[in-house]
Amino acid sequence: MKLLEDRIRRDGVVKEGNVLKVDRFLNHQMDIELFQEIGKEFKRRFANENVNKILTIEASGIGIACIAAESFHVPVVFAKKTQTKNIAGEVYTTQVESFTHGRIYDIIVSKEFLGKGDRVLLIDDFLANGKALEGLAQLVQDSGAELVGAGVVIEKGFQRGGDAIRAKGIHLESLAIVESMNDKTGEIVFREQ
Ligand SMILES: O=P(O)(O)OC[C@H]1O[C@H](OP(=O)(O)OP(=O)(O)O)[C@H](O)[C@@H]1O
Ligand SMILES: O=c1[nH]c(=O)c2nc[nH]c2[nH]1
Repeated sequence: MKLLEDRIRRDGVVKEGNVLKVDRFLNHQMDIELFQEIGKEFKRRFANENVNKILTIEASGIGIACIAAESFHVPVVFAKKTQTKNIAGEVYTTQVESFTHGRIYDIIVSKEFLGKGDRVLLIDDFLANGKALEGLAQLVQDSGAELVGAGVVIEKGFQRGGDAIRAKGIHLESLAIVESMNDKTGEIVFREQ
């Protein structure tokens, strides 16, 4: 998605440790007009899938999932990384290692909000090692819902996540795939799609 690649080139900062900082527009300050274009693009790519629910994971997936949901006219459910007292009843749960927090979370979704008959699209801001999407896919499988695909804003193609998700047969759409990036020069190379 050219608009997105141009924005990453303009405002993205390559940091040490395979981190691409895009907090000027994606996951801290959020450019909602850009999000709306991203949401329309996800809708275009999953138009025939009869999605009835979007599933994401806190925190950074929530904003983009909510704006995308406006294009799909479906509710958003987000997996919580912390157990809270006000989640009533039973939950689906699995473990996810967080890329930027460097720790493992027990993620949870209430059984009330995911189940048989749902056609679920996963949405997230980043795909790196694939842990977040793998965890979400596991929750969908445990719930008996159908996973129709996964949409991510930025895939770091030089990390293992994209290959791992595709190898599971999941329909993955990444709007920008970073082939390589250099924290010394700041250069970012995108995969031709
Ligand atoms: O493919 P992966 O290796 O799982 O990386 C992608 C995940 O990493 C980030 O979450 P993180 O927990 O790092 O931060 P957040 O709390 O800001 O969402 C991002 O929002 C994705 O959910
Ligand atoms: O802001 C971010 N930059 C990244 O490179 C990344 N990888 C996973 N999650 C991420 N979030």
